Amino acid sequence: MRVTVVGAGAVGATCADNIARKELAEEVVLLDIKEGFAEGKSIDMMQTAALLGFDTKIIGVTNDYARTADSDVVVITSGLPRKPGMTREELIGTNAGIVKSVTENILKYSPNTIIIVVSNPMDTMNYLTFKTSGLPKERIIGMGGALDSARFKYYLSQELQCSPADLNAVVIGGHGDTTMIPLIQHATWNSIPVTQLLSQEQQDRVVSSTMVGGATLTKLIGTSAWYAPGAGTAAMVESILRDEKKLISCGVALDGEYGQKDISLVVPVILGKNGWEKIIDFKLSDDEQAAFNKSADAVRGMNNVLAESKLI
Ligand SMILES: NC(=O)C1=CN([C@@H]2O[C@H](COP(=O)(O)OP(=O)(O)OC[C@H]3O[C@@H](n4cnc5c(N)ncnc54)[C@H](O)[C@@H]3O)[C@@H](O)[C@H]2O)C=CC1
Ligand SMILES: O=C([O-])CC(=O)C(=O)O
Repeated sequence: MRVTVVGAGAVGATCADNIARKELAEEVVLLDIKEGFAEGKSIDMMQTAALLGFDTKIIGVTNDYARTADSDVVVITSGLPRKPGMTREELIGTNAGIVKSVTENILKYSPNTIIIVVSNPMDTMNYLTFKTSGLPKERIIGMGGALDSARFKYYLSQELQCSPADLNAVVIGGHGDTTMIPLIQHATWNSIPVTQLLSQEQQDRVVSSTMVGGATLTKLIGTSAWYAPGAGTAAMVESILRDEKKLISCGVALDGEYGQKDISLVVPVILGKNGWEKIIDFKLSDDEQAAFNKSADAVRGMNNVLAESKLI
C-alpha cells in the first residue's frame, strides 16, 4: 500500500508520522512545493524508525508527482493555515487554486485513488475536488468530523471527568466556527445519554467550546492545530486501508441525504476499502435539521465563490 500526503507542513507531517507509527502502509510519500522541505521532514521521521520500531518507509519529494504513482490514498493538506482572528473561510482565495492544481497533478499518476481533503475551508475544498476530479463521489472525503468529534469528546470528558475513549459523540454539518453541529442529544457515556448527566449550562459550554475548538487553539498557538488534525486524518486512512468500516463523520457530496444536494457537508459515514461506503441516517430532530440546513446555506455561499472565480 502507498499513501501520499501533499503538504509536509504541520498537519501533513503529523499525519505521515501517525501512518508510519501504525504501519498502515508500506510507503508514505510526503510531497511539498518548498524545495527540500518534505525530504528533510521525512528523513527526520525515518530516524525515529529505529527508536519506535516501524517498517513503513517515508519518502520526501519536492513536487515530484511521478513518485506518488499508484497511491491507494492521497491526503491533501497543502495550503495556508489561518492566523489568530481569521476564519477558515478567509483562506479560500489562496487555497482553492492550490487544492485544484494538486488534485490535477495527483490524478495524472493515481487516477483511481481515494482523496482525503484537509485544506481549509474544508467543506468548499472537498466540494471543489468532487466537482473537478471526475472521481466517483465515494472516493472524495473531507476531514473535519473526525477532528471535531474528537474535540467534542475532549470537552465532554472535561465536564464528566471521564475517559474520552468511553464516549460516543458525533459532530455533523460544516467544518466552520459557526457551521458545525455537535449532536449533544445523541452523545453517550458508555450508553448513558450525556444529557442525563450534565446540566444545560454544561451542555451549552461543551457545544460552544467544540464549535470554536480550532479558533481557540489558533489563538493560543499563533497558527492552527496539527496533532489532532493529523491523528484524525490518519484514523480515516486506517479505516480505509484496513477496511475497518468505522463510523466516522466525514465531508461527503450529498445527493438528497440529510435533505441536501449538490454540496459537501459532514455526516456520519462508514469508511472502508472503497472510500465512504454508506451514509448513516441519524434521524435528526426538527431543530437539528434546521441547524443542518442553515449550515448548508452558509457552505453553499462559499461554494458560490468557486463558480464566481471560474474554478468549477
Ligand atoms: N480540515 C481540518 O480539520 C483541518 C484543516 N487544516 C488546514 O490544513 C492546511 C494545512 O495546515 P498546516 O499543515 O498547519 O499548514 P502549514 O503551513 O504548516 O503546511 C502547509 C504546507 O503546504 C505546502 N504547500 C503550499 N502550496 C503547495 C502546493 N501547491 N503543493 C504542495 N505543497 C504546497 C506548504 O509549503 C506547506 O509546507 C491549512 O489549510 C489548514 O487550515 C488544518 C487543521 C485541521
Ligand atoms: O482551525 C483551523 O483553522 C484548522 C482547523 O480546521 C481545525 O483545527 O479545526
